[in-house]
Amino acid sequence: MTSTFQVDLHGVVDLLARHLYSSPRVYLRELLQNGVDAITARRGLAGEDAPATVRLRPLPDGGLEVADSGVGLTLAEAGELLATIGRSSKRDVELGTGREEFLGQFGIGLLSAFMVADEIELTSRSARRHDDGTWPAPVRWRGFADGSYELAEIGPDDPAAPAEPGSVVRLRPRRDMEHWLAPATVTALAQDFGSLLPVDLQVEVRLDLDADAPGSPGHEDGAGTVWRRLSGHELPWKESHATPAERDAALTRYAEQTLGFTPLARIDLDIPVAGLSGVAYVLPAAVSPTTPSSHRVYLKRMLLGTKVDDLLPPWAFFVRCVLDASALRPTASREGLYEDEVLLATREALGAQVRAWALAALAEDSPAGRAFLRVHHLAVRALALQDDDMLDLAARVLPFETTEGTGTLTDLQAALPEGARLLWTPSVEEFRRVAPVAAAQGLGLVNGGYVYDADLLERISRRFPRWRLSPVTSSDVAQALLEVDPLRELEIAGSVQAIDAALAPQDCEVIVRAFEPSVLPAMLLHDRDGDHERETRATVEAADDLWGQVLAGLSGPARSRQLVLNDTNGTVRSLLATTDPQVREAGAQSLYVTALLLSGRPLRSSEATLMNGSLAVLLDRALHPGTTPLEENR
Ligand SMILES: Nc1ncnc2c1ncn2[C@@H]1O[C@H](COP(=O)(O)OP(=O)(O)OP(=O)(O)O)[C@@H](O)[C@H]1O
Repeated sequence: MTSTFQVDLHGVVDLLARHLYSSPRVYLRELLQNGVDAITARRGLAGEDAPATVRLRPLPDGGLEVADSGVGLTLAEAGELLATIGRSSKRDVELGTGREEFLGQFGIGLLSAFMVADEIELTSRSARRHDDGTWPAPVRWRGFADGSYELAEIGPDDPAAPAEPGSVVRLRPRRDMEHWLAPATVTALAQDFGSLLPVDLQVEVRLDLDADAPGSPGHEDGAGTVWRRLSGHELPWKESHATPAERDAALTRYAEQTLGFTPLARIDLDIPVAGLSGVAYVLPAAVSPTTPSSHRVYLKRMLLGTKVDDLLPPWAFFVRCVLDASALRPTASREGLYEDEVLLATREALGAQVRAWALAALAEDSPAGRAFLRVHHLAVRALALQDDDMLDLAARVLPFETTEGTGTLTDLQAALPEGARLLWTPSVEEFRRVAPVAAAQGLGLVNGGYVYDADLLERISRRFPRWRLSPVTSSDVAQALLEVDPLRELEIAGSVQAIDAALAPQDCEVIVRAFEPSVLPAMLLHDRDGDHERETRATVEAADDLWGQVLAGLSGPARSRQLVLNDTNGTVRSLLATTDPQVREAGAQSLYVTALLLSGRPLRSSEATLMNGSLAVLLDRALHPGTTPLEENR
């Protein structure tokens, strides 16, 4: 036996009316949409010259009246469409989807009025004559939030009936929701949602409430009120202007008024298959790649939302779009876009147009292109990571931090001897540590530690072998560090051993090499394995016995850091020459901490204590030569 679902009507009405939408404000959008769709249907019946008006009128009792000159409803249509939740006249019966020409499709929008009203009244006069040429009688439908309704024909002269074909919706405010129907709110919402609608949308305003009224287009309608026109605007990017410069200025003003910023540049968007047109504005300041980029989207000229995301590929976080589309589908709440193939294809096409603009801007080396690169280099890096054309350009124009200053890879290569290799460090710390030595050795080093750069340099090295670009390895650095002469090695062996012993508690091994620049006394070499080891040791020390033993099994005996003393440096030579054990120990500790600081690592508290202690010893020895240092400073 097959049964059908039972429906809890009250629950369904409550769900659709109050929980589908994120704000009651959309009730007005749904009413406007029904008016516009009814006008579209009437145009289909009577041609393009059919009247196309939507009038909003605040009622004296705090209610709102929305009157349209649309196709209207007969008693039978009203019975079928208004009395059945989910039934819509706007769906394609065969395809089961919304019809192209209409905004609505789900058959639930009218219920959104229950967010602000306890009762919805719709009176309507159909624009379709009976077969015998007579006009159908006007109808009146009243719906209540508990799911009940009344429907009846009314006399043609009933004061509630529309005088001409079309429909009038009247709402009585729900308690505590009166402000949603207040004249100022209605005007603001209608302007927001409907200013670009292709119908004549007007709102009745009281003159004493409307400071702008004298200058506004409209006509006097009885004492103290005026009709104010809210629609009739062409899409801003389709308006005609005398010159391109005037168009630029007008579209810049539009961005300032609606988006709140003066754009760095503008990209015209046009995707005919999606019925999409609009503009993408390039943000005037850099934003984080993780900032969701949100756009102002109109669907069939009705505002869908001012913060619609996921419309462009993630790398295009540097633009904000304003656009109108006819082929994109809204979600049922009309607060976002439905993720279908059309949206996927549109996202790709929009990305292609933004990308084409960015490529052209970067290729021509114009002031606009340079400004774009300066502000949005992160976006260029993000795009270059996945796009070969952008990578080709980026490799030429993107600035990096290098041992020759900030510049492009071409600049760096030009500053080096013919055929020199380019090296890059995967972290900022490593760059700081290695750069002085690399620069002194004439090695071209690039800092790959900033966002995207390591991956980008990796991609560049694969795509352009001629750059001879590779990550720096310890052998690259070691090659720059010359072994000291064997005689010298013998001479300093004792000192080196003592210094090594002094730094053993820091888990640091000491070696002596000769390298440039001679102003650099020491450098700390440590590889990732070493770091890992060091962390393991720290954990072992902090861990309880059993866990400590397990971890200890994983770490080898070698010290994890290596301090390379520079034998060409005067301070180091003095240190190696001293016979005073306290000075030697304090000097070694100072050099170790200095090298740590130079490597960009934060100091641990034990290391800060070490620095203070060694400084105190050195000062004390300088101030009181020949005496024994203070015990407490050791
Ligand atoms: N002002 C109007 N004039 C003529 N018909 C109307 C009017 N308002 C509503 N209707 C009819 O009532 C039906 C249901 O309207 P409702 O607003 O609930 O859903 P919809 O507009 O079809 O779809 P959606 O839920 O996507 O808005 C419409 O399909 C339309 O046929």
